[in-house]
Amino acid sequence: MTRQEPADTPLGDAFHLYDTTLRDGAQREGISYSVQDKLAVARLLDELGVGFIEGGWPGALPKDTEFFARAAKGELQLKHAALVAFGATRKAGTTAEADPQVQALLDSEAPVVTLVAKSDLRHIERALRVDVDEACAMVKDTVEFLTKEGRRVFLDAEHFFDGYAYSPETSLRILDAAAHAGADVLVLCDTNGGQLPLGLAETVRTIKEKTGFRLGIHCQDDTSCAVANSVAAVQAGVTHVQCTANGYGERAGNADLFAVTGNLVTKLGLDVLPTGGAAELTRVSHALAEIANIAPYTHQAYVGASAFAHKAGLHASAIKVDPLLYNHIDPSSVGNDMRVLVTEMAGRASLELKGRELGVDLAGRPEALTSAITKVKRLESEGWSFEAADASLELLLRQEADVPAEAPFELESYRVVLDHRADAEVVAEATVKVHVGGQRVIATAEGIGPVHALDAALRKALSPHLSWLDSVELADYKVRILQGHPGTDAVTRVLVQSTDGEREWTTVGVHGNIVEASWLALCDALVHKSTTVAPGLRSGPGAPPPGTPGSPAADVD
Ligand SMILES: CC(=O)SCCNC(=O)CCNC(=O)[C@H](O)C(C)(C)COP(=O)(O)OP(=O)(O)OC[C@H]1O[C@@H](n2cnc3c(N)ncnc32)[C@H](O)[C@@H]1OP(=O)(O)O
Ligand SMILES: CC(=O)C(=O)O
Repeated sequence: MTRQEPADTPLGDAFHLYDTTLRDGAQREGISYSVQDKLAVARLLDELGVGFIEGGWPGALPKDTEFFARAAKGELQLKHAALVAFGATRKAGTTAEADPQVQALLDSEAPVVTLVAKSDLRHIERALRVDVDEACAMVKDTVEFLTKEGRRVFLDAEHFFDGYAYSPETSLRILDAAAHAGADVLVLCDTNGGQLPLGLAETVRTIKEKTGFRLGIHCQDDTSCAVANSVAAVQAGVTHVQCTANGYGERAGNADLFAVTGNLVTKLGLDVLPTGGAAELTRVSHALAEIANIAPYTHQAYVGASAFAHKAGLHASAIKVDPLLYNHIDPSSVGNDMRVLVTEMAGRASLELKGRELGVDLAGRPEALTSAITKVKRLESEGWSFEAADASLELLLRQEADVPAEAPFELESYRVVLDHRADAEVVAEATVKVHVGGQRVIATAEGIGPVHALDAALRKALSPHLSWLDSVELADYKVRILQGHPGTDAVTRVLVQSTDGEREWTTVGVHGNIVEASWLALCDALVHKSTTVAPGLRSGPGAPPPGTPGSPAADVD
């Protein structure tokens, strides 16, 4: 077995970015990777450029044994990373050679092995039920055995910080035993995750000064300080950092690989990833969330969809001058995007920036901006919400900028009835009368509910005239009942997400009646689509909606 260094990372062996998603990350409640998943995760981490990928505990979990076997057979071709097998030191009262669990680490053919060892006297005496001499011998024997077999060995000193506070001598003896037996890195673990950054950094500095060993850090997130603790440890002298994708891990999780890497690269100037790697952080984070089957956390630092989303008008007014006035970094440096959200908290600058993003130029149009912001604030106070409904907002901005969207049809009227017959399902029936393509068209359709029936009738009426209509589908439909102010009725807010197979767009409708709220959102969806394909009539919240009668079209039934 040849010793394998992490290849092709700018800092080479000087700094280790070590990922344990496939071992510690998999200890998170709710995650269960298949072997295929594990191979896919490893490939993504390697693409990103981490130096070490801990693949699991061969010999303890059959899936992990299979993962290493398939990796060894060539299913995993790593460009950057070295593969690491994780396991424990030999059992008490045996030899490393005779311990099947240690043998399984060798059989995995991983070039690097990380051994977990107890370094807290209380754990040694009460969990292992051995004395400190035997605990040190377990470490020494196992490290020596594996290094003689050509493996590079790292030692995870479990419960190090708590153990060092309780019995410093014991914890130091464990580190000593590993280092003198040939372990390359002594990883100080905050296993219970109870440390805070200042105290942890002070301990790291002390250990570094006392021992001169190469140190690593492994932080659980029980105080929500795993990322801060990891970064503080680097500042205090560790050159090996263990993390997991999106902070997955036992209990409250681990140090988030993406936040730690973002901090190391953008704050400490450490090139821990190959060129271009940092710009892949957001993509890889989301891809790994997909494999774990966990919805990405939108507010995750650096990589979350909201990490650079600005809602406050005052933020937008400064961002208009220079985006870095309200962003701690350029979002694109980690593969993310800045977004301006338009809500009741928006100001004119927010609308100008949003207009730029949506292709509606409002720069140098103070009157249009004032009118638009007044309308947005009024509508939001009435229950409209544009934050997630960019398509409706675009229609509103177009209206204010005097480049109104043109609706492809005009409504004369619609009617919906519900038919509840004994011993039968409830059936909804809708009739729409519209003017489209110079004709007056009347269509009737049934549906399982009133909105379904209305949508079906509208499609029936418009389909012969709008060639693109069949490609447009409803992707999502959300309803929220908003309590009215005292003395007013509740209103219903409907968000409709539409897709044409290539794009998705969201529209909003608000009304005291759920059918009308849905109608408004449905109409905006079609008007928005038509702006990309065909001319028609004006629409948008605050503009004469397609529901407004008065079309010049001929009355042809
Ligand atoms: C801090 C961490 O997260 S470390 C990673 C922890 N991960 C896991 O535990 C997941 C995988 N674990 C497993 O599959 C199982 O627990 C196994 C296969 C490792 C062990 O299973 P079992 O043999 O049934 O033992 P069990 O889990 O009940 O207890 C662990 C044994 O290992 C011993 N042990 C614990 N840590 C160490 C260590 N660092 N070195 C040597 N032995 C250890 C314990 O004293 C106990 O010994 P005992 O059986 O003589 O009481
Ligand atoms: C090794 C490890 O996972 C821990 O100490 O938390």
